[in-house]
Amino acid sequence: MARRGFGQNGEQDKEGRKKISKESFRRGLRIFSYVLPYKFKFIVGLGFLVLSSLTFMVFPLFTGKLVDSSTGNADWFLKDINMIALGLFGIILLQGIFSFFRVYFFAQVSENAVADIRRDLYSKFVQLPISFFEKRRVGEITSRITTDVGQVQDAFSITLAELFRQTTTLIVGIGIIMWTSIKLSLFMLATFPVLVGLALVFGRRIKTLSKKTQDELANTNVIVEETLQAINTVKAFTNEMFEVGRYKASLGRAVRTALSASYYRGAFITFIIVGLFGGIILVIWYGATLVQNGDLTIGELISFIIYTVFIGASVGGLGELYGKVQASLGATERILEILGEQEEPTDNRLPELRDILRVKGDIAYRQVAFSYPTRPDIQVLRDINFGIRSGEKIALVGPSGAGKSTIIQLLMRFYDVSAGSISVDGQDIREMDLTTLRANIGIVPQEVLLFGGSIRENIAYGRPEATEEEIIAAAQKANAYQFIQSFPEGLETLVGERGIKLSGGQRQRIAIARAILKNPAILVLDEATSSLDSESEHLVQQAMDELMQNRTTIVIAHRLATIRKVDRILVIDGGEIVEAGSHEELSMNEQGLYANLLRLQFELS
Ligand SMILES: Nc1ncnc2c1ncn2[C@@H]1O[C@H](COP(=O)(O)OP(=O)(O)OP(=O)(O)O)[C@@H](O)[C@H]1O
Repeated sequence: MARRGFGQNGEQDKEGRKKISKESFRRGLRIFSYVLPYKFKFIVGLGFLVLSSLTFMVFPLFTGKLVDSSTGNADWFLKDINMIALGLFGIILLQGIFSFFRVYFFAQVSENAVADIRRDLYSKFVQLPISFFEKRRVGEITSRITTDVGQVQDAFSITLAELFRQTTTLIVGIGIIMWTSIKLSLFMLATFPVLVGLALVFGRRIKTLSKKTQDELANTNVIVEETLQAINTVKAFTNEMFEVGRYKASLGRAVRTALSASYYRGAFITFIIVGLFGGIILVIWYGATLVQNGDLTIGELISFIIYTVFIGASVGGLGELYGKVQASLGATERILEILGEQEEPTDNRLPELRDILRVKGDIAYRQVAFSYPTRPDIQVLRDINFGIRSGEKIALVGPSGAGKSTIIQLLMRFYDVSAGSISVDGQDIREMDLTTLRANIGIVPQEVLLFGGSIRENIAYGRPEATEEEIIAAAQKANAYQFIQSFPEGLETLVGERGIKLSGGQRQRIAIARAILKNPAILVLDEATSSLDSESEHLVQQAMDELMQNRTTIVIAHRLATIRKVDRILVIDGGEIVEAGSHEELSMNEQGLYANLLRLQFELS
């Protein structure tokens, strides 16, 4: 259920609707700050809304007068049938024109305001810290930008206008019928709205029931999906009949729910036919007696009945709108909550890389301890101490889950350390400008994800302002230019979801070209775990060697063959540094973890 958001608190139901209270309404109104830049258009739209609502209300009056003038009862400023009919046409025409402008102006406001909300949400999302995304599923986050903003858009463009129109219809309608005949109005108000209200309650109950039916049906589908996906297992265990039984039981539940809903549906239809139309007959009957006694003209009765239908429809409409307003308030609250989140203190002026202060690349971890914010009870790193001098190359090795990637994430300040400190060039990274820090670190990740676009764009991601020559030079140094040129479109070849699929080794070389272009003082190489074929491996290794030159480098090594060239190896286990030294030193210690890992890899290969 993507709609269930993180703004969920006791006040929101599971559909993400919000109870309407003064407080929630006041908070919801804050979203109107997005309408402010378009307030002129909004006011004009509002003007047309008032005009179209009012002309709508004149229509029954004219109809009644038209009938009256045909029976010679015309005591109005328009006496002639033709004139009144013409007047009616005029009203309809005006109503049409007003409605056009109302829709036009409200669309201008809502489309622009909603695009602004989306832009702000997106810009907020990309600037929020990693920990924000770990607490939420991607589906939840994207539904803020789609479903919730859609709700707000509905509110701006339809719900508010409808709310206004229905309320005007109700108030003006009741005013006019009261003025026509107090007696008949009181009679009508005592019966008709009550019936409409009942119909609404009834309708809601049916909606809940049919939702339950759908849920039950969805459950039966889950069984089908599950078993078909694991059909081999079902057959291997000869559980075919067991599954058939499970499906049958689930179907039975769906049918029972559907049937109990059908009682309500049937009763609802009967109620509408007998109750609502009966109510109208009652009003007509009482009205007819009034006409008979000369208290009311036929025209007045007809316009009265049309107003009654309008009023009934607006009572029903307002009930529906109540749910929509609730939903919009819930959505607004969730949007505002995200907009209020604290973003990372990056420099969002789009600085060019060459304008960013270049660090030397001395790194020091001092007594670093860390737990992930989502799992504060588990200490992932404890007492990590090491230093790397500018230009030095170290490797982190250790079993899976030891904490190697976490050490890097802390250097990038994706998270802040729980205790201790990390410094670059002697300065605590928490005191450094975040953009400067990250701009000085280049990463070649394990799994390279390319953005949908051309190879050129993907390489230039390392430094968007790079020239054509720089991009080609980077591709050449990364051993990537040769395979890029083998594609008919060369650098313009599309990759990513809609483009061609590159092999693991090719993707890595693109990532290396990206890093070469970025030319960072500090480099992090996260080796791919899946092995490449030896040709590709050689090309990638060569490119990495090229990239490592003259930079402080940290290699997260999975395959120990590649780390013989580094100056120092840190062996991490259980969140601690358990051994440190050169390859030669560590392999001498036969009982050590490193020597053990070496033996294991050797046996595996
Ligand atoms: N985002 C996260 N939230 C909570 N716990 C995490 C998170 N990322 C990693 N962990 C946990 O932290 C520990 C260290 O993980 P880390 O990814 O640093 O290990 P690693 O040494 O890089 O492993 P591998 O070699 O398999 O990549 C693991 O127990 C892991 O379950």
